[in-house]
Amino acid sequence: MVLDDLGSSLRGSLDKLRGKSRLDEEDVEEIVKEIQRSLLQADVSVDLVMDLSEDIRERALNEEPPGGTSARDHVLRIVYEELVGLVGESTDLPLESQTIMLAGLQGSGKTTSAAKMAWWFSKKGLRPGVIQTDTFRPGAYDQAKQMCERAEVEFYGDPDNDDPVDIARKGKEELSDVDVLIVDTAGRHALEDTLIGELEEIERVVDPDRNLLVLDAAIGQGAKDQADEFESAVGIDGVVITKLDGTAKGGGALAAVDRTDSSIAFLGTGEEVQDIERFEPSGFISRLLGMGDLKQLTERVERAMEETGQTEEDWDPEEMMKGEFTLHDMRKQMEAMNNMGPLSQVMDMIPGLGGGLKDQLPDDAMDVTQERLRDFEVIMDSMTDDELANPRSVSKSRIERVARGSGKSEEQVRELLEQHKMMSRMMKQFSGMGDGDMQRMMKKMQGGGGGGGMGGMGPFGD
Ligand SMILES: Nc1nc2c(ncn2[C@@H]2O[C@H](COP(=O)(O)OP(=O)(O)OP(=O)(O)O)[C@@H](O)[C@H]2O)c(=O)[nH]1
Repeated sequence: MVLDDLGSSLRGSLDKLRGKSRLDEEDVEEIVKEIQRSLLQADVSVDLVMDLSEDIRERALNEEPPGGTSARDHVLRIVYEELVGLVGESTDLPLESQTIMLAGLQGSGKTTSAAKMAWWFSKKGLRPGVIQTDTFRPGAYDQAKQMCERAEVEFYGDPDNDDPVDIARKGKEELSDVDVLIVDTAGRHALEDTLIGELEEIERVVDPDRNLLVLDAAIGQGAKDQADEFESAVGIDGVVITKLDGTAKGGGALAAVDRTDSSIAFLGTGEEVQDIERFEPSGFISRLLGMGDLKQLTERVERAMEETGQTEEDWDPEEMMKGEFTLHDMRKQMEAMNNMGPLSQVMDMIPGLGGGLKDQLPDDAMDVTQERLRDFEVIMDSMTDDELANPRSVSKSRIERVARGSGKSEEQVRELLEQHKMMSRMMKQFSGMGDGDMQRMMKKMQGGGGGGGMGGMGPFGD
């Protein structure tokens, strides 16, 4: 994710301000340096970084903190507001009938994003359809068709027609009764005149309300040139940044946003249709700063509940942090969690968890998570209702039976029970947990008895 380490590095500097009521120049400089380092590493352009640094310095030293505000909260608020200003508002996308055209270079993720966006609009209760006009790349038609089937949205394309403008025209007629029409276009290796000419013609035919530029998060400073070209050809209203689940930082895309005077519309976070997030500046920055983003979390939870047929009583993110829960509950939550996407992303959204706990896990801990959750599900399938309700009742002989029944090892069954113990302990600690308490909690868990050390953390640590 963009600026991945900003939250943790900044927290260090902010923690030094504890107990202080006023900031001095040195404090501000340290914080500004952390932010600069992080932004530059994330490919944000030097100009943008320098402007932002100046604004933060200016405000932190000259603005009077509201009465009773600590120096730490004062500077945190300024940093937060300035970063929100840097990434800008989210592209305005009213939930109503509209036509959206996607443009971008080859491989930037247009086809994938078209299907993802259609899926997203369908979850908002609208009826979307996708037109695939990419006749250039062999396989684009099949890929788009399959993804739209997975997203359960309407689709038009014609593998036998090699005229993209004609496909766009026919597609528009064919899908005239959808609410949101998303038009995918072909990409080329570089910005060639033919691509731009074709794009302009398709635009004339479909008459989009919005043009979105799809950019790979790895784009870096090259984003500026692309943005300029597309902007002058068709006009860009918003940007979709894809592949943010990879190692790329995505900061280059901010230059495109700045250049086209547009905004970010969506973030792509994986290859599946549901791996898309509407860009929300405040939530996005809260997450970066390790403040959590309950809104996104709630949205994911709702979606996951829908997919597993659960109701709100079964699954409430707030409950998850308080709960007294049985193995039964843990199972329900795991099912929902599997539908919520990579646990590392989910953890970023839980206040206090993102930076704190994640930073202390080994790098690959998150990779094994999904797989181990699946193993646990298989094990739980072999348990009786009574055992699920009272995990403490699972004796040695029962462990043997469950292991045999599930085809897993006794060790894995024990791991699951440990995991449950650890999770219920953790849930209890979440409630009322303040900033920085995470450190203390982790220490406690590492030192605590009952197999609750990091080694006993199951999927959360390995
Ligand atoms: N990990 C990850 N992969 C993505 C994401 N978005 C797209 N991809 C992958 O990137 C590759 C290119 O995506 P496409 O959607 O085919 O790109 P395109 O812009 O339509 O490509 P052209 O039709 O050649 O212009 C595919 O393998 C996608 O699965 C994302 O958010 N995360």
